[in-house]
Amino acid sequence: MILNDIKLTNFRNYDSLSLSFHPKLNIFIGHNAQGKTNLLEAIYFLSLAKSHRTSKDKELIQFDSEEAYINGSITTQNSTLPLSISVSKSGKRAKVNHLESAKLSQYIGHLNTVLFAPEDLNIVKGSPQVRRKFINMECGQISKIYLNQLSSYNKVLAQKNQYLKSRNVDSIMIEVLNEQLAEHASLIILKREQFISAIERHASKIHGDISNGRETLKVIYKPNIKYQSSEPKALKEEITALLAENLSKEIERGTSLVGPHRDDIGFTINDFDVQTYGSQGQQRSTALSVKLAELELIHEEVGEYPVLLLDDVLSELDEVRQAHLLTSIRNRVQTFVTTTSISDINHRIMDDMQLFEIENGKIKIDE
Ligand SMILES: Nc1ncnc2c1ncn2[C@@H]1O[C@H](COP(=O)(O)OP(=O)(O)OP(=O)(O)O)[C@@H](O)[C@H]1O
Repeated sequence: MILNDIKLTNFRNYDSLSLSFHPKLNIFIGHNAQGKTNLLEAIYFLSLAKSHRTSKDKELIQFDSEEAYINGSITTQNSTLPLSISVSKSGKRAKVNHLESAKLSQYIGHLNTVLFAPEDLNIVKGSPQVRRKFINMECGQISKIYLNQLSSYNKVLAQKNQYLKSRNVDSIMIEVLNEQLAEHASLIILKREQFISAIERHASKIHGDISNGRETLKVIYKPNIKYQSSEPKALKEEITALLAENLSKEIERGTSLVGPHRDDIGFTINDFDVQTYGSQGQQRSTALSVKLAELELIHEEVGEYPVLLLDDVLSELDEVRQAHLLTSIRNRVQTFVTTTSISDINHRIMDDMQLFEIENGKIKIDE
C-alpha cells in the first residue's frame, strides 16, 4: 500500500501544504518544533481517524481556524483511492472515494499504518492501560468486527458502571447488561487471543534475528477472565456465570470488576519478565519487534503491507537494530521517517528516497 500524496489545510502548523511522496522512503528533517511529527500525525489521522498523541481532535485545528482538512490518495494492488477527513468543533467527517462514511468504523482500514515512536517503549514499560490501547488500535485496524464489538462493549460497560455508581442497583437491569457484556466480551477475548498469538509468532522471529539468536521473546495474553472455552457461545456462558458470581462484590464496590477492560499483555525474554528485568536495550528491541510484527500481521490479514511511520526513533536505535529495521523493510514497506539530523540515518539507505526539509510549517524538497 502506498500513500501517493497528502494535502493539509489548517492542520496544526500547516496552513496549506501539498506533498507527493516517494514510494519507498520519505525522510522529514528539521529542527525541533518545526512540524515533522505533525506530518506523521496527519498521515496517522488519515489512516485511523485518531491522533496518536492527543484524544482532543480540536488540538489538530490550526490556531484561529474553524476546520482542519486532510486529503490523500492511496494506491493498493487493486485501485487508487482518494481519502479525506476533516475536523471541526462539531466533529469529524470522513470520506472514501468522495463518499461520506456514515460511521468512522467504515472509514478505518483503507489506509493501514504502523507507527513507531519513542513513547512506544511504554507498550513494554507502561501501565496495562497503554497495552490495552495498543491491542485495541492494532486489532481494530485489521478487524472491523473487533472494532464494533469493542465500541458496543464500552457503551454497555459505561452504562453498567453508571448504575453501579448510583448505588441504587436494580439487579435485573444489571443482569440484562451483563448478558450483553458477556456477548461482546467473548468475541473481544477470542480476537485478542488470536491477535496476540499472531503477534508473538512474528515478533519472536524478528527478535531472534535482532539478537542474533541469543534471545527468545514471548508475548503473553493475560486475560482478566480466566476461561476454558475457545468457542464464542460457550465462552459467553462462562463469562455470564462469572459476572453473576461477582455481582454482589461489584455492587459493594460500585464499579465493574471483571472483564476484558482489565486485560493485559506480558513480554518475556528467555523466560524473564522484560518489564521488570529487561535492560533498556531489551525493552527497546521488544517494542521494535512487536511493531515490526504488526507489519507482517497486517500483510497477512489485508494482503498488503501498511505504511510505516517512524517518529524520531532512528537515533534511539543502535547500529544493529537500525540496520535490521531498515534492511527488513526495504523494498516492501513505504516508510516515513522524522529526524533532526541526517547523521542519524544509516548511509546505506540514502540512495533511493525523498528528503523533505521542514521549517516552521513550510517544506523544502531536496531534489
Ligand atoms: N493547533 C496548532 N496550530 C498551530 N500550530 C500548532 C498547533 N499545534 C501544534 N502547533 C505547532 O507545531 C509545532 C510542533 O510541531 P511538531 O510536533 O511536528 O514538532 P517536530 O518538528 O516533530 O519537533 P520535535 O523534533 O521537537 O519533535 C510547534 O511549533 C507548535 O506550536
